[in-house]
Amino acid sequence: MDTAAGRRRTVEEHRAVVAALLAGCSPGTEEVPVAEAAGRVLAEDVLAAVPLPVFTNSAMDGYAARWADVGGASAGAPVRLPVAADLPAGRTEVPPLEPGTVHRIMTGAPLPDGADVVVPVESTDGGTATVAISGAPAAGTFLRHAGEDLAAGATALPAGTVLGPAQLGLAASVGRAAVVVRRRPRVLVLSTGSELVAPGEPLAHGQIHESNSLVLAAAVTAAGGAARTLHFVPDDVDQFLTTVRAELASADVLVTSGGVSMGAYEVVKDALGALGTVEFVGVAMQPGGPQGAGTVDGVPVVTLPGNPVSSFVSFEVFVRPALRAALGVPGPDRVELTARLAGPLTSPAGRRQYLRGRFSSGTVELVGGAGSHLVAHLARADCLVVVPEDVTELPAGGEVQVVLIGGALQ
Ligand SMILES: Nc1nc2c(c(=O)[nH]1)N[C@H]1C(S)=C(S)[C@@H](COP(=O)(O)OP(=O)(O)OC[C@H]3O[C@@H](n4cnc5c(N)ncnc54)[C@H](O)[C@@H]3O)O[C@H]1N2
Ligand code: MOO
Repeated sequence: MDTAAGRRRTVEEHRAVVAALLAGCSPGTEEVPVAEAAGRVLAEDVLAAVPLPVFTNSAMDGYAARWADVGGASAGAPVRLPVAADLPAGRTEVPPLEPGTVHRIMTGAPLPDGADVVVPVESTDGGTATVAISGAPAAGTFLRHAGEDLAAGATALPAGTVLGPAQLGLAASVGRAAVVVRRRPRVLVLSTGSELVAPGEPLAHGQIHESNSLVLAAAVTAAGGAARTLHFVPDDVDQFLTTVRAELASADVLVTSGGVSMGAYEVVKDALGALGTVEFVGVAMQPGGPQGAGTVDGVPVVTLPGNPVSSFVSFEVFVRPALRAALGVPGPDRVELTARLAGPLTSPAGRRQYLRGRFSSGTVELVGGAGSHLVAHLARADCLVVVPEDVTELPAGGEVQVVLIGGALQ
């Protein structure tokens, strides 16, 4: 379990190993319709082909006016003016505003030349031939100026942007129907263990439902990869290697769970360790002590421990940031915050502990204990509580770092 130097690797050392291993795993770029680009990582700078707003327009339904004509209006002394034009949103021919007239205008309609204020309909009698204006806002009010959000030619979205809803909306707003994104690294997910039975199948005593591959595949997808799960790989070392090698021909990364500890039947360790290109080490963390990394036939391989919480935490700490960095995301790490502990905790000396918690208003409450089999508690957590290697106990109210991981209950 230890490195050649006879000690455990630090979390940072193993993170660096996995990051270096996966650095080249992003297989180029592709163009996709914006409508299908949610969650993808931009591989180009998207420039604004048009300014935003595209033209100066009205922020309110009302009347486009010259402030010189309407600025003196009040409830006691309304100003009555002819309505010279009607401007619904979408009107493309907009007559200029002559002095002494107003244009009825709807939100989003282009402002006519000559207008410098929009009087909301609520400050008028709503007339269509003539209108009585009983109050005017300050000059320049309720105008949305061309380019005030983004200038034409400016970078709307830099390469490396993860395309969430708002970013997709911006790409569409500047006129893009398609964007060039990083291709998703193809991640082969493989779980081993003779006790594992597919969900939905009955369990004999000693069997459990296989869950790690679902967790890891979903985590790969969320990180920006394309997951493919390999089910029920044979436990026999030779068959295992033959199967894995055949599948690796169409993968950019292999992530395994299980079969890496000290047991008598550790197929991952036995099969991959014998190749001499995958190193199995102990990392000074809990959960997630037994780790492995290397290559098989030139394909990067990361072997995660089988305990379900260990497998999840190891993916979060090592694989997710490496995958996101490989995709060119500038901030590949999760958001980390300082929080106050709702209750006391203890932690093993010499290992960084990643407990599970729920974070709210600056306070974190632990969810369950340290056991790496506590999957129900994991599913209720929305953060990892990081206890440094040299800290063995912390009081209620003590400060800890928490890593926000999302979660079903958020
Ligand atoms: N003598 C020692 N025993 C163990 C050590 C050790 O240092 N010395 N380390 C412990 C730690 S820490 C971990 S983590 C595990 C890692 O073991 P493996 O990676 O070999 O995992 P397995 O033995 O295959 O499984 C462990 C546990 O997790 C369950 N499991 C495995 N795969 C799945 C899956 N796909 N879906 C759901 N559950 C899964 C499995 O049934 C076991 O209960 O070793 C400790 N032992
Ligand atoms: O280090 Mo293991 O990953 O706790 O269960």
